Amino acid sequence: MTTAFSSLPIVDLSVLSEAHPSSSSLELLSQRLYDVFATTGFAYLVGTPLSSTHEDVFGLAEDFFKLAEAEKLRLAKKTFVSQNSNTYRGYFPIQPGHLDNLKEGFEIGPSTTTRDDHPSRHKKFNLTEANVWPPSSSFAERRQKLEKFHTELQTLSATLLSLLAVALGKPPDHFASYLVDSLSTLRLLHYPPQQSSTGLCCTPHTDSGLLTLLHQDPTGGLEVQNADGEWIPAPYVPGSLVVNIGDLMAKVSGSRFVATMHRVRSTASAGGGSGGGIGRLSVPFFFEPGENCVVRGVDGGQSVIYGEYVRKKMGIWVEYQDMPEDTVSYETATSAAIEAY
Ligand SMILES: O=C(O)CCC(=O)C(=O)O
Ligand SMILES: [Fe+2]
Repeated sequence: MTTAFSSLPIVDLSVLSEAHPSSSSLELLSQRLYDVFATTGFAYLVGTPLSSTHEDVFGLAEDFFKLAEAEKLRLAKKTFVSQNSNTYRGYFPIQPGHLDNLKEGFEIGPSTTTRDDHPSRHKKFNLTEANVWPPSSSFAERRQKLEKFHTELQTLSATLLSLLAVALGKPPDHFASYLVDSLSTLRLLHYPPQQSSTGLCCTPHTDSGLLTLLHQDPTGGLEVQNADGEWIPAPYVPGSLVVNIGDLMAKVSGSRFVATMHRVRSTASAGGGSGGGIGRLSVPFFFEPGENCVVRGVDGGQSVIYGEYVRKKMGIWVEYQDMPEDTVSYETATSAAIEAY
């Protein structure tokens, strides 16, 4: 259960940039992460060991969303453009019927785990398919930067996972198998400005994977729900990332960690962001195991194969619904958020 928090805690990761962090400082960090994930399930991370700045990240996102609609649609998932062959990676357009979920996005997986021989390629959604990109002449350098960014976020997530293993009383490499052919997704998101500032542009949901690392621009709008049902604003804190627990990690932790409900409120002018009036930009990184990974709780019990788990979840993700009247949310619909596996 989450607590009645009124703001998100801040966790300083600077120790991770030290050449030889002491074991006591790592233990302290591990304990701190345990405490925040067992209470708010959400925190700001500062002092993160990443080489890309927020300006770099949002510059890349803005460059992508400023492409012509036709160019973006060439990268759209098959759900939206039936002649395209990409099913899992690529672009999803704004779905006009989803009035509280007005966003477009572009998703990339790791550049290294594409497996042409993988059985997944015969399924409706090929989880290990290659990324798709705008033509190389216009985007080659940006592609390289985004791939590097994905790799850095994956490394940071793996470090956090080993700290969480220790926090949960396990050896640091307890979750090593989760890193094999990991399917983690880097998503660029754009919420265009709306007429009214009262609505939502991302409906309440919990994330479904292990951990989410979110870069948000200064536009604002992210809100996190506490135990009293209140929506607590989580505005941009300069230099920070937001981290939160996903459903899968909550289960792996034997419900010691909480996957907290969150949403994004529309901002009327949305002029304060990095996009120069184009609305809110955010860049979540969803840390996920590999398709064949056997995911089991730290207390034992029933296990699940990640590929099966995620395919089941995809059935209710709004980004995979081409029916405008469908009102389920991104990641996990509110009512189905705590579905058992
Ligand atoms: O845009 C944001 O800040 C949040 C996005 C989000 O929660 C998600 O994509 O799961
Ligand atoms: Fe989310």
